[in-house]
Amino acid sequence: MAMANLARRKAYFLTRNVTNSHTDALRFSFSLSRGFASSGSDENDVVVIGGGPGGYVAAIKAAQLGLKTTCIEKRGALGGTCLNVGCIPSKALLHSSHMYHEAKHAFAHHGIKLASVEIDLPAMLAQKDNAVKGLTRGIEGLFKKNKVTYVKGYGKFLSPNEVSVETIDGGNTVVKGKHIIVATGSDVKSLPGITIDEKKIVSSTGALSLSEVPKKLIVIGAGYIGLEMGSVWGRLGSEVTVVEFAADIVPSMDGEIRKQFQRSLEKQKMKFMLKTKVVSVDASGDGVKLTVEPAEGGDQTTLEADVVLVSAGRTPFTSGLDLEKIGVETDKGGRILVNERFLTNVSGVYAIGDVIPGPMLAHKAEEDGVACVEFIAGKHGHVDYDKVPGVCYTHPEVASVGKTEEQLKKDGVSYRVGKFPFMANSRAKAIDNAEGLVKILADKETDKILGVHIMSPNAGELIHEAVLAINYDASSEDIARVCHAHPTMSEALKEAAMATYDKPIHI
Ligand SMILES: Cc1cc2nc3c(=O)[nH]c(=O)nc-3n(C[C@H](O)[C@H](O)[C@H](O)COP(=O)(O)OP(=O)(O)OC[C@H]3O[C@@H](n4cnc5c(N)ncnc54)[C@H](O)[C@@H]3O)c2cc1C
Ligand SMILES: NC(=O)c1ccc[n+]([C@@H]2O[C@H](COP(=O)([O-])OP(=O)(O)OC[C@H]3O[C@@H](n4cnc5c(N)ncnc54)[C@H](O)[C@@H]3O)[C@@H](O)[C@H]2O)c1
Repeated sequence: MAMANLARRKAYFLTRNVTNSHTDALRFSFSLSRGFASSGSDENDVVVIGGGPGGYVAAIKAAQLGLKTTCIEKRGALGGTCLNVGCIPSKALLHSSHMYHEAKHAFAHHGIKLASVEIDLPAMLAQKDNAVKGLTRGIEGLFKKNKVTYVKGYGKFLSPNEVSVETIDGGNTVVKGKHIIVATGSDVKSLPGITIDEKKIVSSTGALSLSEVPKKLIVIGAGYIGLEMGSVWGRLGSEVTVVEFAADIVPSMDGEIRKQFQRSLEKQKMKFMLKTKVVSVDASGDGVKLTVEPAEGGDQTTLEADVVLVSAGRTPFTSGLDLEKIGVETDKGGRILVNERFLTNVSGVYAIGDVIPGPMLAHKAEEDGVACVEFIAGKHGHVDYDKVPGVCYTHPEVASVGKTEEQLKKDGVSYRVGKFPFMANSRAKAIDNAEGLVKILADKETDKILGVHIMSPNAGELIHEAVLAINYDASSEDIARVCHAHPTMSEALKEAAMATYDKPIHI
């Protein structure tokens, strides 16, 4: 499996002008033996441009491996998109809005009566901002602890081992490094004819800080951001309509799970307009008018909203880096091409995270960062993109790892399916939260697990038993024969595993 992945990653790479990675490692180990880290020169062993989950983790790991390291970050706070305007603030708001929704709609069923439940939006946003502040400062602390030099400013290449930095206090400095890692992440993908003003037409960043709950919210794109942020504002009272170009929501999800997921979101009053494209957006009046038409053409409809969220994907961010100046190759989508060691076509220049091909996820960026500096230090790094879990943090959550049933069919793989509904799980029933299922896909001949998909509250935590199993090439019988504590939601995974190779007990 690892070899197949390696071949896939190699295919991303343009073989023209490739530096021999073996030579690169030899050059590096020679440098190490000369002990350049303590030479007293101002040259770093590793310079990282970008302090997001890819960059800051790479910087800390490099320092832990004894390499003199500097990280350059332009936003004045570490943690990148994920901590500042992504994973963390969105999960804070998902949690707060879920608590409000539960208090309003579920508590009474558990015998808890509240005279009234109100939203204090400024307090909710402040709790999110405090969580972000604490975590970003925490990374600065980790930099100090690990002796990573932190330069606050915008970096651009002068040469393959020199970065000029316009510092945020108005100064300029040049940072030199034997190995430079580009970890500049991604930015929102804009749509033609739609100008994001972060007030009425917002990206995820604006949607994390709306000053009031919009009466009507239109979301463009039924991907992770659209469904998570749509859930937040829907729970707080917005009427949410999601316009999606494709025939399905989250097109990458297992089809069977996706259908149940969509039904669940519709029960929460989220409306979907699938196979629909946005033709124009007019924000000149009080609200926003959106003209849409069927994706294949046809009659146009006008929708009205107070706020429109543009969440139709993200695009690699390399603006102002001067990559062209040093000849770093990118693909048509602007993603930096790297080989299996995260090395670009330019000797000594590497790239990781959202700015290279692969899933745009924080944990994947972190794994890239660790593996990249391990290669730089002459060790072995490893990231298998086929085994990176994905989680949509709605309620219920949807989590998956490995192949979907559609992918196995397309690849002509013979497989078995084992499923178990949370309706038959005692813990889920006890807490009155029994929506969803576990679905396991295993090789028909060998029983090796190929894919696991979970829809349930906390699926994002439950999935890790499956992630571990898939990484250790476990069979469904391996999971089924492991004693699971009772009563837990995890027992549903054991029962689904039993259903895959034999029969479950509780259904
Ligand atoms: C709303 C939202 C929610 C998300 N939720 C999740 C989630 O729950 N789970 C998950 O896994 N992923 C989530 N993601 C995706 C996740 O944020 C990204 O995959 C992750 O941040 C990528 O990390 P990175 O280090 O590659 O890039 P980034 O986090 O984008 O960091 C890059 C950093 O580089 C800096 N930079 C760029 N250019 C320069 C330059 N020239 N000089 C200096 N600094 C520069 C930027 O300021 C930025 O801080 C979410 C994204 C969004 C937008
Ligand atoms: N929980 C998480 O892990 C999480 C949360 C948020 C974001 N992210 C990451 O951030 C990235 C960006 O998220 P996203 O939701 O913007 O992208 P996405 O790629 O997940 O979804 C974008 C959706 O927009 C649709 N679309 C594209 N163009 C359109 C158009 N013109 N009109 C209507 N629909 C259109 C696509 O078909 C797709 O369904 C993703 O790669 C995701 O991995 C992850």
